[in-house]
This record gives sequence, C-alpha cells and structure tokens, in this order.
Amino acid sequence: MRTLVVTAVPAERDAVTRASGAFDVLAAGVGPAAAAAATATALALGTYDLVISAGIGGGFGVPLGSVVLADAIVAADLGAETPGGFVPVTELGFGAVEHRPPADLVRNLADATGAATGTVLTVSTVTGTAERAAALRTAHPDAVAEAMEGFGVAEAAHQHGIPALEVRAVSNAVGPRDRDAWRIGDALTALTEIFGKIPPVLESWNSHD
Ligand SMILES: O=C(O)c1cccc(C(=O)CC[C@H]2O[C@@H](n3cnc4c(=O)[nH]cnc43)[C@H](O)[C@@H]2O)c1
Repeated sequence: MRTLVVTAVPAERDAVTRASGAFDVLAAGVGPAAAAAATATALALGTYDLVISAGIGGGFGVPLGSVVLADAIVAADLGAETPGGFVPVTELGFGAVEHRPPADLVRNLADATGAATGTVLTVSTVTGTAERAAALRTAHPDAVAEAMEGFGVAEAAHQHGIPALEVRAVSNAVGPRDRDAWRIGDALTALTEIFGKIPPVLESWNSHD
C-alpha cells in the first residue's frame, strides 16, 4: 500500500519522516486550499492508495500532547452567515462539508495507538475566543480537534477516489488565544510516536480488504 502523508509545514513533515520511511510525506502549506492543491497534484501521479492529513491541531477537551484520529473530517466554516445563524454549503445545495475515513481502519488504528477518535474540524481561521469555541462545540458536539488542512486533503482524495485519514497531535486547547500555552514540541514528538505505530496497521488492513 502506498500512502501519501500531507502536512502543512516542514517541522510536521520531519516529525513523520523521523518515525518511518514507509510514507511519502509532503509539506503542502497552511490552510485547506494549499493542502487540496498539493494533494491533488501528488495524487495525479496515480500511485497512492491512501492519503493522511497530519500535523498539530487544537483540541476540544483532550490533553495537550495527545493524538486524535478523525472519524469525520468536517469543513466547519464552509457556508453562509444568515440572520438565523451559520448555514453549511450543503444546505445551500452545493458540494460537501464532510468526508468519512474508512471506519474499520480508524478503529484498528485507535486500538493499536490508543488515540482518541472523533470529528476533526477544518477551519480557515484558528479559533481565538471562548465564544467561537463554544459555537463550534455546539454545532459539532463530537469534535475532538480543529486544524486547517484536513478537509482540503480529504476533498482532493475524494475526487481521486482514494480514502483519507486525518491524524492530529494536540498542541493547544481550542479557545482564547494564548500563544505561550501552545506545546508544539510535545505535539511533534507525539506525531512521531503515533506514525511509528501506523505502518503495521495499514499493512494488515490492506491485506484483509
Ligand atoms: O498565533 C500564533 O502565534 C501562532 C503560532 C504558531 C502557529 C500558529 C498557527 O496558527 C498554526 C496553524 C497550523 O497549525 C495547525 N493548528 C494548530 N493548532 C490549531 C488550532 O487550534 N486551530 C487551527 N489550526 C491549528 C493548523 O492546521 C495549521 O497548519 C499560530
């Protein structure tokens, strides 16, 4: 199985490559557009069976330095503001706001790594207030993390007919901006640890499906 891992920045790419040589790893840039463009370009080669969006992220009620796996990858701010509140593009008759990774693979990975599972939100703006964090929690009660690239990677993968996963190591809590509280080093270490455990799970998933 050939797996492409898409990170935002070189530090995340290096955290993954330190763990294993089993992946092709690409640092695509920050945000869903850069992630989608780079992923689609790489997938056009036609050589990949799986794509993983990976990096650091903000956690909803999960410990800093822990890792979460997406069972749903959701574009949280793709829609329209209306007097009645936010309306996702799907309710306007367009596109998609959610991609679902293969459930059995997510379960196998969670069992092997101890990672928590849940919805991982993709946002174009890092949440920086308690009010916005509360609104996201209300709209997405199953959310465990937010980041900025997963939906772009998953959308590109979907358009190529390839499954996508999202793996986020939690560097900060989603909420009021507190840059000093971010634990980026711990999150990158956690990213390396989990990617060391992923290859055998992918191999056994591949051989059974
Ligand atoms: O505000 C700052 O000073 C600051 C310093 C370092 C990094 C940032 C980022 O915004 C990094 C965005 C980057 O990391 C992912 N990420 C990490 N935590 C979050 C979050 O709570 N919400 C959204 N994205 C997050 C994201 O995927 C980007 O690749 C800011």
